[in-house]
Amino acid sequence: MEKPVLFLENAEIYQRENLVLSNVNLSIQKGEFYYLIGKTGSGKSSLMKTLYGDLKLQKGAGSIVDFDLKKIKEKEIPFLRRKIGIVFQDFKLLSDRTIFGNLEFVLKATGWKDKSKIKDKINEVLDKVGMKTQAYKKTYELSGGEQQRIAIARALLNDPELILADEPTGNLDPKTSLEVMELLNEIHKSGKTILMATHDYQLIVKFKQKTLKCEGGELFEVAQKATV
Ligand SMILES: Nc1ncnc2c1ncn2[C@@H]1O[C@H](COP(=O)(O)OP(=O)(O)OP(=O)(O)O)[C@@H](O)[C@H]1O
Repeated sequence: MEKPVLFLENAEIYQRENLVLSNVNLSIQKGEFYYLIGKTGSGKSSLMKTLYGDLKLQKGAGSIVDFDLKKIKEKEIPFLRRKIGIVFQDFKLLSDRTIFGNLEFVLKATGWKDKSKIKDKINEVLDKVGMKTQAYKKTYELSGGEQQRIAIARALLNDPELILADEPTGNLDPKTSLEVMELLNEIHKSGKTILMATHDYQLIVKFKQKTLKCEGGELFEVAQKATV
């Protein structure tokens, strides 16, 4: 079997000195899609933050896209983030720039220099999320769903091996949530590995995927019909 894209063994997830999740064992292979569910405060975001290097893995073992989460140094975290795409509930776009400017900013920050390659890449990811014609709009001119499409395009810029989405539909109405989920589903079908934290039962029912649940300080896999 191939090495998992994401692996945790007997991991403990902390917020400062508070233990949020213990005995976390998780193995996600290339091409898999997992939901991460659980009540408010159960530890979903803390787990996600540990995976993208925002919280330190203090105990247990863990690796993500070939980075050892236990040994990773502060200065290596930007390199880890180039290999994963992160999508947040609140989009986190730069409001003083156009869509093109937002995406260009990320490419330049990750070492891209050639102007025409930058332009081609931006067009490619905008095309994937159905926003190619909107590149010169400012982010505040977009609806929530459109902003999330841009955030997803941004996550795709460096061809990530894994996408971590933390409540990507949390700020969207039900119809727009479905559209964004359809997009994530297409991206998954194109071969990407996705871990998505969500409260959205509608989506879990409609787009059935493997599901992990945070509850009682632990993480476990649940049957498809689990309730949030
Ligand atoms: N910055 C922080 N400092 C200390 N404790 C925190 C911090 N952020 C979260 N916590 C605590 O860690 C626990 C897990 O919170 P977390 O945000 O991971 O839950 P969640 O499942 O993502 O919740 P939600 O669904 O509301 O986003 C909670 O008890 C919370 O109070």
